[in-house]
Amino acid sequence: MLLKVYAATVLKHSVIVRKLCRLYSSSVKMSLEQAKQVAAYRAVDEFVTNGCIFGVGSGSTVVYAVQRLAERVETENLKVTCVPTSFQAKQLIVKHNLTLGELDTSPVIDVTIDGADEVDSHMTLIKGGGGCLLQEKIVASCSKKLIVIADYTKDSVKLGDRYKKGIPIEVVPLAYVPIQKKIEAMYGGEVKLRKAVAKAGPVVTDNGNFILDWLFTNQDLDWDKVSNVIKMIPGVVETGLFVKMCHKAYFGQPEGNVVERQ
Ligand SMILES: O=C[C@H](O)[C@H](O)[C@H](O)COP(=O)(O)O
Repeated sequence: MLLKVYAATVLKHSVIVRKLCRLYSSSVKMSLEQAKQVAAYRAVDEFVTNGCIFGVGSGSTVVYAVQRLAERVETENLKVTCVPTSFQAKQLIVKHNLTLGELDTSPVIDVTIDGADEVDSHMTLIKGGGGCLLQEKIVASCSKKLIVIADYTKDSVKLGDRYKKGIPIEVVPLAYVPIQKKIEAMYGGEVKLRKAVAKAGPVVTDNGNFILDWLFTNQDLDWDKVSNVIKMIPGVVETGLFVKMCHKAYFGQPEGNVVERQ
């Protein structure tokens, strides 16, 4: 009898603990989403003006930026031309009935708002966690200003402090093995072929290439130099290192405020 009561009490408590854990993890998720949203809204409100050519970044934080842009276009009757950085970005533009542009007709972009996987204290970025780095870098390079929007978990002192998945590198499929070996020989660490989740085999980018993720060990490298050296390896299309490109970063905080860095 005593044993039964004991077992029932343990069971009851473990159910309560599980419920509390679920509640905690959903509130963390909630505050991350809120943090993304406040950063995105702030950036769109500060940088999007009537008549501007706007570069639309990729990823989950950009979804909020496009949402805010669509609200402003509707309520303020703004004329904004949106140039996408990925298939996802193009879909967002179309879904919100915004004006779709392209680099052929809008080669100079006023401002691009994009997410990042990590931002260091020098405003060097890791991008490409979602596989969209090539078009993002092209659009950023055509932009007068690149503005980053992110939640507080992306704000680092050194690259690799917080983002543990490595630096994405887009490569031509037939060259992926020699590129892996060359990067490992030059800089150490491990270079992994990114595998798809709902497909057998590797991730294939919007441009038909593969993604390598370089799990670097030395956090004190000269990232500008490293990016240029890696880009010179035949078969490398682009790296996810964005050096000296970011004009300003907005980090949404769990409390709902936004920290800005320039
Ligand atoms: O490839 C993806 C892009 O570089 C994203 O901008 C980056 O991964 C950040 O995405 P999110 O806003 O989802 O964290």
